[in-house]
Amino acid sequence: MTTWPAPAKLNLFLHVTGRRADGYHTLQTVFQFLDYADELTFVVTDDGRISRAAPVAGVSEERDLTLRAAHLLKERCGVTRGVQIHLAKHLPIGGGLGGGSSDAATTLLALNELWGAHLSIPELAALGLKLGADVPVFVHGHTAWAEGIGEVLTPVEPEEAWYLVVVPPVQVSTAQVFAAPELTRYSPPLTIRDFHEGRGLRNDLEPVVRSRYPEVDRAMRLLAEFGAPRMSGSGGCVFLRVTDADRGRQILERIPKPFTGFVAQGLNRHPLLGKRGDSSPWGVAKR
Ligand SMILES: C[C@@](CO)(OP(=O)(O)O)[C@H](O)COP(=O)(O)OP(=O)(O)OC[C@H]1O[C@@H](n2ccc(N)nc2=O)[C@H](O)[C@@H]1O
Ligand SMILES: Nc1ncnc2c1ncn2[C@@H]1O[C@H](COP(=O)(O)OP(=O)(O)O)[C@@H](O)[C@H]1O
Repeated sequence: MTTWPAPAKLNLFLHVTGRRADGYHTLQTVFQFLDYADELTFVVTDDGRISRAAPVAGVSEERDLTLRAAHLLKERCGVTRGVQIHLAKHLPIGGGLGGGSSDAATTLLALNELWGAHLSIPELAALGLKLGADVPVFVHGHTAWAEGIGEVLTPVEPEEAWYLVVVPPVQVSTAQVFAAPELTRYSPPLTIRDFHEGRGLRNDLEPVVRSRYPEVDRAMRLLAEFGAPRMSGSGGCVFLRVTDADRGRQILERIPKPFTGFVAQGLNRHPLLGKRGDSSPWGVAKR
């Protein structure tokens, strides 16, 4: 039985640039993967059923993005076989690290192979977008500059730096953050060059989250003693770039309970890239 990784992502910066007619906000962000991941295993069955091998704490069956991704692919491709999905959950839920989206993307990639569904990478990404704005970047598998609501992707190659990620004991409601009246909604657009030259490295969602979730504010203040922390996505996880893994662990030892955390390296390629028959990271899967 093969284990399929579903890595975390960081938003290295995030600007809100506008609002669409449907109420969704347009963003500019850079998604970079981390070598810290959930692990999924899939047992294909002949009975056509899609099920979980075990409950996942905090995620009901109806909401579980692995099951929803499997149903979506099954319907789209008329698959008759089923699957039992086992998720070893390591990533914090609702922390801005994209764990649910990554689980969904890995499920689409894995079942596309295991069920022989033969969808291309762009087709899988389009299917994934129905589940969440962050799913396409995980399907494409390359660290990316993202626009739109996060689905218009351009591959970029930032340094694969080490990060200390601190997890406050909260689950932030993304909907509440985007609905906040005080949110900065019209940041002037940046260019990819601005990003590479270190301009605009802030998260527009951060002030809203810090004012509503004191634990996130405290995590930012704790890390500010060691550098310039940022928040990922809609939070509440915050991260600090560190020189190496040892330095990250040293700082983590000084972060008090109830905060937890981990040290991980940025990755510009998804760990499944190259293991799924597509030599070109941005191209259509070769069959
Ligand atoms: C903010 C980001 C950045 O990576 O990540 P996370 O913190 O979730 O990882 C994402 O864009 C999160 O996208 P997605 O995962 O689709 O958001 P959801 O939780 O489904 O969004 C909940 C609600 O927030 C609002 N929303 C969300 C995304 C967006 N670009 N504009 C919005 O206005 C919408 O009202 C939506 O119904
Ligand atoms: N497999 C899953 N793992 C994590 N969260 C999931 C999963 N399936 C559904 N969800 C739901 O998705 C929401 C967001 O989860 P997650 O992706 O962990 O955080 P974020 O979007 O903040 O990065 C949570 O409310 C959770 O209930």
